[in-house]
Amino acid sequence: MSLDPDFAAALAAHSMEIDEDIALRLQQYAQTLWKLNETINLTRHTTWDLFVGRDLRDCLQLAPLLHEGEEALDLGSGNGVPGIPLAILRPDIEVALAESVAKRAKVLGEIVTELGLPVPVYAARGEDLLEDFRFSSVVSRAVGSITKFCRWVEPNWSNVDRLLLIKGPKWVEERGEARHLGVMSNLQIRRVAEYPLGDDAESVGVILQIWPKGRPEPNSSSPEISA
Ligand SMILES: C[S@@+](CC[C@H](N)C(=O)[O-])C[C@H]1O[C@@H](n2cnc3c(N)ncnc32)[C@H](O)[C@@H]1O
Repeated sequence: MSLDPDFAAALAAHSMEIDEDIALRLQQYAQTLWKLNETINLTRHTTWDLFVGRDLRDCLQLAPLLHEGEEALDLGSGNGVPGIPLAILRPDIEVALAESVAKRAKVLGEIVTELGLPVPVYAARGEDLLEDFRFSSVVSRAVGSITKFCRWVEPNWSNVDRLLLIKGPKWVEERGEARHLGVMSNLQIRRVAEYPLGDDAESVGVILQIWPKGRPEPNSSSPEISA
């Protein structure tokens, strides 16, 4: 398999440099997803530009925040973002996917099998898994508000070190709602990544790290940005 010139062009247009071996695996993921997308609706990002500019951009921001040996759960994996690209970009961490819609979980299983990735897929609500399994990081994109996540994880913080939530520009309102409702009174929050989304000059994506008060902040290699 060789790199699709359109994929290479999209990577260059978004100023992303990726090792060819890894780019080829990401390409295989996108192509497998798009093929399955013909029978079950998994993604609207069916061009290389959207895959790179929307999906890969978030995953490339998330990947360096995890440290070697982490056990990460992608809660609400849907089409596999961020969990599958994360497993490709960081083979030194253990990634699991949780997807509550059984048909989507089945397709995710087909994708990881096709790619030969050691990634378990749970057809389950992610928050239910936290009762029985331990994950150092719960990662997620486009699944629920900060309030929802705080409520989901609240009974099982003993099994989770941190949440890493990929959010768009509305994260400030979400944080306001979560504070107003009091769901963050025992939690700390910090922006560990902030990056332009490319839609317009002001549109930024962020990754929020949330962890319980009284515990040291989980290790993340990002520079200090207060939330
Ligand atoms: C909008 S999609 C986002 C998919 C992907 N994370 C992304 O960023 O493109 C949300 C997915 O999360 C799943 N989902 C919602 N709540 C969930 C939960 N509590 N546990 C597991 N999956 C959940 C939905 O079925 C859906 O497939």
